Amino acid sequence: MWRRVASLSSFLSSYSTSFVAQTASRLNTWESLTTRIAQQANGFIAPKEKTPFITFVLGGPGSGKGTQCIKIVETFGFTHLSAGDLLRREIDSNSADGAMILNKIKEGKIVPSQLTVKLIQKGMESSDNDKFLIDGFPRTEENRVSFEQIIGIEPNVVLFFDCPEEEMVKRLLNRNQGRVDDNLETIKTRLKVFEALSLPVINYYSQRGKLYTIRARGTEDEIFEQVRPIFTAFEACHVSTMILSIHLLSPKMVALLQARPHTIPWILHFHCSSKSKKNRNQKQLQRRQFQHHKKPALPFPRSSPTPLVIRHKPLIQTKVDALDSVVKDLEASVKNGMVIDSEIYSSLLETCYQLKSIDHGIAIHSLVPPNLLRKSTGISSKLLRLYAASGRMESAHQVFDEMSRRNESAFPWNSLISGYAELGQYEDALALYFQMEEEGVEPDRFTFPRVLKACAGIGLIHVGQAVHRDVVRKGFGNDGYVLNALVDMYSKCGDIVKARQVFDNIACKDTISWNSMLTGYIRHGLSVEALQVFRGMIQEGFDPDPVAISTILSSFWSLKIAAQIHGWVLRRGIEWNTSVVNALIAVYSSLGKLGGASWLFHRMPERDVVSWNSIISGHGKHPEALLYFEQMMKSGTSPDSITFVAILSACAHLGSVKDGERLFRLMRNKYMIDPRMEHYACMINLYGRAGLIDEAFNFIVERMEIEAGPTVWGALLYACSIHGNIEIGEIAGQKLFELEPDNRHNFELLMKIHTNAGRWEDVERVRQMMVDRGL
Ligand SMILES: Nc1ncnc2c1ncn2[C@@H]1O[C@H](COP(=O)(O)OP(=O)(O)OP(=O)(O)O)[C@@H](O)[C@H]1O
Ligand SMILES: O=c1ccn([C@@H]2O[C@H](COP(=O)(O)O)[C@@H](O)[C@H]2O)c(=O)[nH]1
Repeated sequence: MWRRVASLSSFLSSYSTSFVAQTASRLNTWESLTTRIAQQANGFIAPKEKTPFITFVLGGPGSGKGTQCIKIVETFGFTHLSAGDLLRREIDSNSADGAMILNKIKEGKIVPSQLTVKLIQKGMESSDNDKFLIDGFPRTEENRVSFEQIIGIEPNVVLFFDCPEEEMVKRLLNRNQGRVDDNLETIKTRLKVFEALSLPVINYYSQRGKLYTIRARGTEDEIFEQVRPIFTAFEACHVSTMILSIHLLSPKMVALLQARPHTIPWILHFHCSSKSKKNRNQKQLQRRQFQHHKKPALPFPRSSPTPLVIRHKPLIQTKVDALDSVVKDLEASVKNGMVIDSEIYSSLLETCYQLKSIDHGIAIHSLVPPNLLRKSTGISSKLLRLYAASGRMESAHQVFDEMSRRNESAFPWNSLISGYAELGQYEDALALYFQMEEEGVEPDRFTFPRVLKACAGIGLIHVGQAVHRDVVRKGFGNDGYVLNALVDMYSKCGDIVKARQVFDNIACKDTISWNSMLTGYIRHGLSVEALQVFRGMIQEGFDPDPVAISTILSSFWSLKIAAQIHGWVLRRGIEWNTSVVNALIAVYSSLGKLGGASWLFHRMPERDVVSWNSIISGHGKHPEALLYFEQMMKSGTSPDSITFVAILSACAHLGSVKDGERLFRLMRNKYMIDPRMEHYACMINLYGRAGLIDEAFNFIVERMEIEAGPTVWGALLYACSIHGNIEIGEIAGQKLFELEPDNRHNFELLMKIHTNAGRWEDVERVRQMMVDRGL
């Protein structure tokens, strides 16, 4: 305890002496509440409770990452965690995942993120060190996000060893360590994977100002001379971190601190993880200094202080865990009679919203004095938004009703409208919008898109037109953000011509504008216009996003267009984007180009459940469907309900009744997927095609847990027509006539059954039923 006061005091002495004294004296009362946060915020803590310093070491295969890591460890005392080594160790330990990992490594592909992150986490937890070199990770954006989600921290430094491809290939072929992946074929895939999946991660960190690029050619020592100054500078600056933290506070925060010094740990906690302009400038300065290999003239903070604490055995927390600790401390402090500043409540509610942590929000709500909640628009608006965003509209509305100054801004109204619109309660959303007008609250640019979403949901074009008039009247007629929502509203309400007019009037179109128009045309079945928009988008220099590309691909079952788009995708270098490849696989499969589909599938660097579903559906009439399904299970990707529709339907086409029955059981028992109507229809098709009409009928009567719908009875009637089962065909037909009285196809099928059996009276009876229904 005493050490904490000392360290906090020394830190504050550079700011204001009286401030220090006040803060130190208040620390006793604030002990439980502030200690953790102060530590988290400034990293200036007892030796064994430090925030870890994380360096990601990236680069192509053979760029020399491992070699340089050894030198960094020797010189700067880091703990080296090579993701590849951790995975290889997992193989050697004969773990359950060993075989799958070995396959991935042999193929040069990426092991599922969760697995790798867990191994890294274990490595970090079992080390007493607080400085880690994580080598060869993250290799994909998904890896990166997984690390952030599971470990809850971002790296401080990212080193990128930039090495020419031919040099890397040469080094790998000479490595001579008996690695299964050091052969030309795997190296080629590894290089492709690096380019397609790892470069985006490197770009990401470059944009975040964390990337240090090392030219990785030359001798090992020459390369290390580029690496050395980076860590030397970070070591020199470590002590100055906290002093800078205070300088990074905004004037508003500084004023708040002077008025209420006890709030400092809170503010540091949240402020340090935000990105102020000053902070960015500071980082830029730091980078420039590194680039010139000089010691920095000014101290600078760690590149991204994280709000987490590592204890003796480092306890790696997620952001939600950190929030949890903070809320618990807050609860204890309130219980002890402490008065908490409204900005703290409001800041915490913001964090709850960002982390989608409604339970913490509810806990904070219970601590806020009702009077403060009513009076403080900041607290009530944020609480209301949190409730609305989590679909708790009753609680949101209650907070709203009790707000004393809810009409001062559109913010609380927007949150409520948004909440209702997201839940599909469009009438409530619109009613609020009109109430807003009645109460004289000015809508803002965020109000209209939410209201227009409700108009689109309800499909009332005249209401949408009235809102459009309001948009113009209130001066938002040129606001691209609002106009994009208008395009979407008109297209969803059926007026695609008006949608186009609005679209043409958007002066600064962005990707959303183009995508709204594109999906509008596709929704209206106007494929030619959709393709024109797609081309226009490219001509105007907008890269259609993977969603737009897959949308357009899936709306054109034309080989020529698929090939053109595929060519464009190749030129843009995004041919291995997972959703793009998935769409290409689906298109090629549906056009009968199974060779092309399989070629893509086998080469894609990373597959998701959609990839597997596409390839299985594509092979729906071929025995390979079952093989793909087995491979999918081995790969560790869990099938979803669409997978089972695809595989059950393949079994039906292949006449594999036993497999179909087995897979239906597997779906329920292993994957806990409740069968939906489509699955039941597949089972009826399975039995029906195999001529097992009684089994199919009994399945409907005895095993279906939901009322059979037209797809199920339709499958049965179809099977009866193939196998000439008059009795059950009649039952299925009668069911279908009730469920789909206008569908002449059902009548025709039943007539066919009777015709084939020479039952002319029945043919006439069914024909008369059609006439009676005006078919
Ligand atoms: N500067 C260098 N010049 C020549 N050879 C080098 C240099 N740096 C490393 N090597 C050699 O190249 C090979 C690959 O290096 P290293 O294993 O460090 O690469 P890596 O980036 O960790 O590779 P991977 O991603 O495949 O694990 C090793 O045999 C190493 O001794
Ligand atoms: O995060 C990771 C790291 C590695 N892999 C797989 O291991 C091999 C070898 O990795 P090296 O870093 O070259 O030792 C790599 O090609 C991947 O197959 C991984 O999947 N995820």
